[in-house]
Amino acid sequence: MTTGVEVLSVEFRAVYSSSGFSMKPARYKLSSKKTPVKVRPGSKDLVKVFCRIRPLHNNEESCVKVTSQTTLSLLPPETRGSHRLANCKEIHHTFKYVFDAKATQKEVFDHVALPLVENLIHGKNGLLFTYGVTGSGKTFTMAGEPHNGGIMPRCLDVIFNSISSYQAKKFIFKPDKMNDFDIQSETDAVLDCQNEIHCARSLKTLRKKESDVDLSQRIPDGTKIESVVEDNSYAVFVTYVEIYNNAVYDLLENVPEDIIRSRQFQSKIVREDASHNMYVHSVTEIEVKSTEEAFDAFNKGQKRKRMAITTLNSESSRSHSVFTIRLVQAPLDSQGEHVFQDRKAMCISQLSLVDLAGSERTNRTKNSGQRLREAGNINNSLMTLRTCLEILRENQLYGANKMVPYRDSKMTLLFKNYFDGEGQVEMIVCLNPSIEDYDETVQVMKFTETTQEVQISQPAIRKLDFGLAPGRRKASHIFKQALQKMEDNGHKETSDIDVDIGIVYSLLPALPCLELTDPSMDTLIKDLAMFLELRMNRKNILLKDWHQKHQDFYKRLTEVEKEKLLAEQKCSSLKTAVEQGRNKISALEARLVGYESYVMNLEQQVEEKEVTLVTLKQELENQEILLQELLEKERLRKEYSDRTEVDKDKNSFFTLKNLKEQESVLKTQMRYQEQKLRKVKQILTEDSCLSTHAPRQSTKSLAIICKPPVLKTNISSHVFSSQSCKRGPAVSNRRHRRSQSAGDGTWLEHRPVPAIELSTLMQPLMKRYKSVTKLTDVKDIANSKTSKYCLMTQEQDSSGELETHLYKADVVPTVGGGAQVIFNDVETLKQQSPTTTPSRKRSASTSKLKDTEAECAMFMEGHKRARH
Ligand SMILES: Nc1ncnc2c1ncn2[C@@H]1O[C@H](COP(=O)(O)OP(=O)(O)OP(=O)(O)O)[C@@H](O)[C@H]1O
Repeated sequence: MTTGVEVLSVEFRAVYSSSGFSMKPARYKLSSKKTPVKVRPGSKDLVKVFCRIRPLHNNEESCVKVTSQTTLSLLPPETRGSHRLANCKEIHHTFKYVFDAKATQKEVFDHVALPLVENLIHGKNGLLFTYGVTGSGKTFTMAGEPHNGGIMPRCLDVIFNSISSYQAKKFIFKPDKMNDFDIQSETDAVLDCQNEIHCARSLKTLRKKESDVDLSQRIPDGTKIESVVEDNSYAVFVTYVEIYNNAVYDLLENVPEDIIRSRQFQSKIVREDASHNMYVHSVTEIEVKSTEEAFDAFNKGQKRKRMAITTLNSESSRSHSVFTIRLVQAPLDSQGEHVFQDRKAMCISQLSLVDLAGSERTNRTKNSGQRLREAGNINNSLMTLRTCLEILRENQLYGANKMVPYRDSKMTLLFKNYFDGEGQVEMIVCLNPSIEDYDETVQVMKFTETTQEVQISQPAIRKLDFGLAPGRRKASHIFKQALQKMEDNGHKETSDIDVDIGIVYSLLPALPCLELTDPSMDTLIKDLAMFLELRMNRKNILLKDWHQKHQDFYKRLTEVEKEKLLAEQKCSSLKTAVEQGRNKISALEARLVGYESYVMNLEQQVEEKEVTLVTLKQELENQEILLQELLEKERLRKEYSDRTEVDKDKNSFFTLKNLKEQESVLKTQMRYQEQKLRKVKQILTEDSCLSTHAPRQSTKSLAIICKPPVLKTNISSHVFSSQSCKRGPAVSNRRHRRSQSAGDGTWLEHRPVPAIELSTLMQPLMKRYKSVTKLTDVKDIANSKTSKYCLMTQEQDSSGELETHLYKADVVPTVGGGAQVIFNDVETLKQQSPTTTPSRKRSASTSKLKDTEAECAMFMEGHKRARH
């Protein structure tokens, strides 16, 4: 389909001098015959002069004061003789812009060189040179340092940033050695490429040696110019020459090693090309495809450039160096694929970056010999430049027609075209603010004043219509992509698809050559009418299509508008949702903060608990240790008790044995006591027999019969009984010691129950005695004083009479500190009622005897216990 076509034209700019002297075509090769040329004189611009002040060295005094962004003052040093003569006022100067010592390389580039690069891409020429006293920072500003690039590397960066996607293949544009370019076919370009690779291999070693600069430190400038014509193809070429002692040398020329070492380069001549442009004849022009390649070439030239150590600069340029970037651009053909093979369509623009050598005063530099000659030449060429500019200004200001002496110096000759109006001219004046440089700085200022007044014509813009539509590159790209997609989707016959992208946008082929030589040539008029009719038809179709497209577009626009409204609504609802979401998030965040603090508290608590746990564990361990110790003790105790038990058993065995022995002893004693008791019994029995006839007597006991106070009858009889009746009246003799109860030792009288008062005549005799009711303390009996023991018991006999028994015993101390009580006597005091029958008395006395035995036994037992 070839509908929907819009006719557009390609815009080109051509540079023409409009100074009024002569009109000369610049780099655009335009056919004056076929293509009508419309000349529009361009406007005039003053040379833009910038000023950059370099930083001072330590403790140096400054003679420059920056007063604003565009002005500065020169302060005359009072000590200088020259100023005592001159008027010692401050000198004020105005510039396009003043960069103080703190200004960065980037700032300088953006202000000064970036517009020139933009112009270059848009097809305009430019000249930028640095001017100043030696050591004022010209080379620093132009080239910079590897890590802090100056204007030149930044220009290259910006150019390649902008055109890298639209670069032509290498050698498509080929320098013709006469300051112009040819457009080669792709095949020729490929052949040249192979040639170059072959040459490069042989020169590899040499090149490496010459340009082994470390580019790793380089920080590229990222600026990109957007207004690049996409439908053009671009190629960048660089040249680097120096003007030394008024001779031009090619710094990029491939020359043998010995020539490089001896520095005997062949100088070049400056010539004028067919378009009256000045150029260095047969200069090496390198096509570069990246900043790195261009920088490589620059560094190669920089190494060859003549530099020297002088008093004022350790790396002083002894020559003017000119680094030229030429940008060649040509439109793509109608298919948007290859370069349009027409030299007329080609546009060549160039940017010359000139680092002038510094002006020098020989009395300051103390140069001599070669350096002096160099300085002389430098100063001469600068002087010529100054003269040229002065005359130019004069011609412009006063309408004079003086000849500008460009040819006096190679440098001015080379820049002639610029000053004649071939492009924009800019200058950076570098200043060393040191007071030492004051005099030279004043001279520099005078030169800048002149330069600022020189006007340079700006090239006119012209349009050339090659019938090529814009967007070819994109269309071709899209078409290729579509083909690729089709191939990917399995379409095999894609090579047959032939779409003429150009036709889509063009109206019709160009008007045929219709020359009306004879007014009667009707056929020609008919042909012309037919051609115009066709065009009209075509136009109508296109108009119809346009209307259709317009309607479609309007419809689409309405839809888009609706979609936009919907989208806006959606957007606002989304915004609300987002707002809500945000609120929710902030609430959640607040909660989160709360939880976090809570968690922190918990963590703190956990930490504390952990500390407590550790303490408790410690305590537990201690307790366990204690428990272990206790268990151990318990075990030992048990072990000990077991042993004790065994010992006890052993002891009990022995005790039993002892007891048995004691028992046998006691049994013996008992037998003895029994015998005694039997005797007492016998006596008692005899007494009872006697009682009926005579008072009873006993050898060991005395029975006193008397009337007990509690008896029922008042009749009482006293019966005296003694162990031996043979003792006679001892009973009534008070002085007579009665029985054994009257001993010399102290008696222990033992009365278990409170005794009933005996109202008998005969009373037991105990001179010294101690009375106890209970025998609990062994000390009562086992002491040194007590030698006798008397146990008193009172009871009623079977006949109801009171019977008082006194069991007497000797207390014998034992070895172990105790005492042995040996009963040896019993006294019975008995009160008898005269009314009681003898049988009953006898039975009572018999039972009494038995009781006495038992009691004796019992008390003996008690004594045993007490003793034990
Ligand atoms: N703006 C600046 N910032 C920091 N250093 C600077 C600046 N300008 C110049 N310099 C330093 O001053 C010294 C001299 O600078 P440079 O070589 O560029 O001077 P020049 O004008 O080119 O001298 P000549 O004319 O002799 O070649 C160099 O060491 C350079 O690094």
